[in-house]
Amino acid sequence: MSTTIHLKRTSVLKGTASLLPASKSIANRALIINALAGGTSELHNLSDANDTQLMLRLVGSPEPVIDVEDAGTTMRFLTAYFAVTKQQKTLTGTSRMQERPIGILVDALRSLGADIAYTGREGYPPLRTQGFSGQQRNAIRIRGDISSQFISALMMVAPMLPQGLTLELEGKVGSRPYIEMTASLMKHFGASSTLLDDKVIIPAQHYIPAPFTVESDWSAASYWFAFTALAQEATVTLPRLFESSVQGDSVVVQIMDTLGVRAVYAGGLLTLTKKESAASLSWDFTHCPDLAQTVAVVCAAKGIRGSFTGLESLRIKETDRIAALQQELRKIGADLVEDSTEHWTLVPSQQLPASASFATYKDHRMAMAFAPLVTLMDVTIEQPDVVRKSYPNYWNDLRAFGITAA
Ligand SMILES: O=C(O)C1=C[C@@H](OP(=O)(O)O)[C@@H](O)[C@H](O)C1
Ligand SMILES: C=C(OP(=O)(O)O)C(=O)O
Repeated sequence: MSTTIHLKRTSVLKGTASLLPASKSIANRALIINALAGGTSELHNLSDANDTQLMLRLVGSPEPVIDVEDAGTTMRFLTAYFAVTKQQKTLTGTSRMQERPIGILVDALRSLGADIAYTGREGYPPLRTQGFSGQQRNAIRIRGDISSQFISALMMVAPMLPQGLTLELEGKVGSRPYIEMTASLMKHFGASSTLLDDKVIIPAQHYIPAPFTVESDWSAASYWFAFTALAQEATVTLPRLFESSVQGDSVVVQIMDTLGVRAVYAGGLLTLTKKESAASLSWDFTHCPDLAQTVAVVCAAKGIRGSFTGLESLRIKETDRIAALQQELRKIGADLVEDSTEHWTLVPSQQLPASASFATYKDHRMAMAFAPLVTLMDVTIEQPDVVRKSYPNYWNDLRAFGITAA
């Protein structure tokens, strides 16, 4: 794909986002658990997202070097998987992946009995899983404020440990719905767990193979809420989203209700239309960090002042998403002001420019979050291929709404 995509202003949207991708978070859990269960389950509607295609290929790979590219879940879940299944692998990724922390997970696995060595910088990929010397303990303390993926990774391998595992969660626990998603997927494959506020208890047990179908991705759906919020007129239909979902990002329905989107389920489809919006939004993104960029751009363009908390984890994702948002929002006369280490004010734009070109920082969500501005102005997105991480068909879905994207 070329290095930019030009989107021509289109203020009226009517159509169906036909190929909303399946959730990569759910798929990547199903793939790890299926491998631990013997690999015989029929898994349906696996995402075509690169993160999932990587997991599909790498979980059973005979190769000694495992390149997870920029997929956080793939890196964290496979580290625990290869460690506990005693496979000698070197896990590596993009230069950004080598800046994303993994020390908390490695320390936990080492204290359980895993032999893991860093081949570069301590606390960061690349690393090598070198063996497992027998379970050393059945309870560990782990902090929950850096990434919930460390906790999910440990939970999924815990049934395989002869003594089971109790995880004592320390401090603030972010992204909790993803921990609940892990428990729910484990349960589908026959493994029980007890999830308390500050503790997860998982007995030693066997996973049971079972057929499984992955739901559509609510984080991907959030961009269609944004298009609807910003368009002059819109009727957008989204397929295969579960109303009662294991995905925490389904809370987008509630956030976007404030930002001017009515969401109605009928006949298995979710239909989005416009409604009145509020003048301001206060939101804590601790448990839905992947929605922050979508919401920031909608507020910025719609003149809605935002009072945001829970953005801390954004600094260690595909890019420093706070810095990236600040940089790109300024191009439309908006800003994300850091008032303190725990509070941000979204200052909306007074007047949008006629056109702007947005950098994407190797972050799929920067590309997808800024694209809905096309309902108000001409938009250029740089390095548009980044969307392949979670929503490879994104630009084609835009075209299905009559948006010229070239
Ligand atoms: O477990 C998961 O599938 C994920 C957990 C979240 O990460 P953190 O737990 O690092 O916040 C989220 O941002 C990521 O996109 C997917
Ligand atoms: C943060 C994300 O993914 P990961 O951490 O799995 O790379 C994301 O998809 O927004």
